[in-house]
Amino acid sequence: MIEVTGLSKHYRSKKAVDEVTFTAQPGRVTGFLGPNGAGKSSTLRILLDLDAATSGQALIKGGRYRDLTDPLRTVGALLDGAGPVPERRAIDHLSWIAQSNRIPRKRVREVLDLVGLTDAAKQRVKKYSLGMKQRLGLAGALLGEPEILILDEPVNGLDPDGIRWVRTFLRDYAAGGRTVLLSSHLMTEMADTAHDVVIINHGRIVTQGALAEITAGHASLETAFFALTGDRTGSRW
Ligand SMILES: Nc1ncnc2c1ncn2[C@@H]1O[C@H](COP(=O)(O)OP(=O)(O)OP(=O)(O)O)[C@@H](O)[C@H]1O
Repeated sequence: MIEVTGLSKHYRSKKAVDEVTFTAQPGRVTGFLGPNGAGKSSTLRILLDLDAATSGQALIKGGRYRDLTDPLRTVGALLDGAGPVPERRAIDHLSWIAQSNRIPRKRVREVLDLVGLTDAAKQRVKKYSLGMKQRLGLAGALLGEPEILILDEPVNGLDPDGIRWVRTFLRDYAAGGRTVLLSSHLMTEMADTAHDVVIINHGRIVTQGALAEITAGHASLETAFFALTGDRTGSRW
C-alpha cells in the first residue's frame, strides 16, 4: 500500500504539491491524474525519495522508500528522465541492474519477453524509438517482480497496441494483489485502466475514489474533471 499524507512541496514561492493526501491500495490500479504541471511527478519523486518534501509524508508499506530492505523487489518505478545510457545495449542495461540487485540473469530475458523487446534486446538504446524506451523502462521496473509499481506517464510514446498492452498488463498485475500507481494526463486512457483515480490540479487534490463513483452522473471522466474544477479550457491536458 502507498500512503501519502498532507504532502507539500514548495519550490520557492511555488506550491507544486499542496497538502496532498491519498492512498493506493493493493489489488487496485490507482490513476494519478492531472494536467501538465499539476504536481504528479513531484509527488512521485518524493515517494521514491528522489526529492525531499517540504512537509508531510509519503510512505510505501508503512515506511519510507530509503528504509526498504530490498527496494527493487518491493517497488518497481518508471520515471521520466531516468533513462539508460544511450550507448548501452538494452540487454546490458537490464543485466547491470539485475546483477547489482542479485536478480537472476534469466529474469532479464523474461522481462524483455514480457515487454516485447526480445528481438531488439541487443540493439543500442540510442537506436530505440520513444515507445521502445518506454517498454525498456517498464522492463527495468519489473525486474524485481515488485509488489508495488509506480509509473510516471507509462503510455507516453506508445502506439495503440502498446497502450492496450500496458492497460491489460497493469490490470493483471494488480489482480494478483499488487499495488499499481500510475500518473497520466490522459483522462480517456485512465478511464480504461484505473480502478481508482486521484485527481490533482494546481498541486491540490480535486477528488479521489473509485472510478465509477467519480464518473457517476457525468458523461466521462473528462467531463467529471471539468465539472469538479470549473476548468473549461482543457488546453493543458
Ligand atoms: N525543480 C523544480 N524547480 C522549480 N519548479 C519546479 C521544479 N519541479 C517542478 N516544478 C514546478 O512544479 C509544478 C509541478 O510540476 P510537476 O512536474 O510535478 O507536474 P506534473 O503534474 O508531473 O506535470 P507534467 O504532466 O507536465 O509532467 C510545475 O509548475 C513545475 O513547473
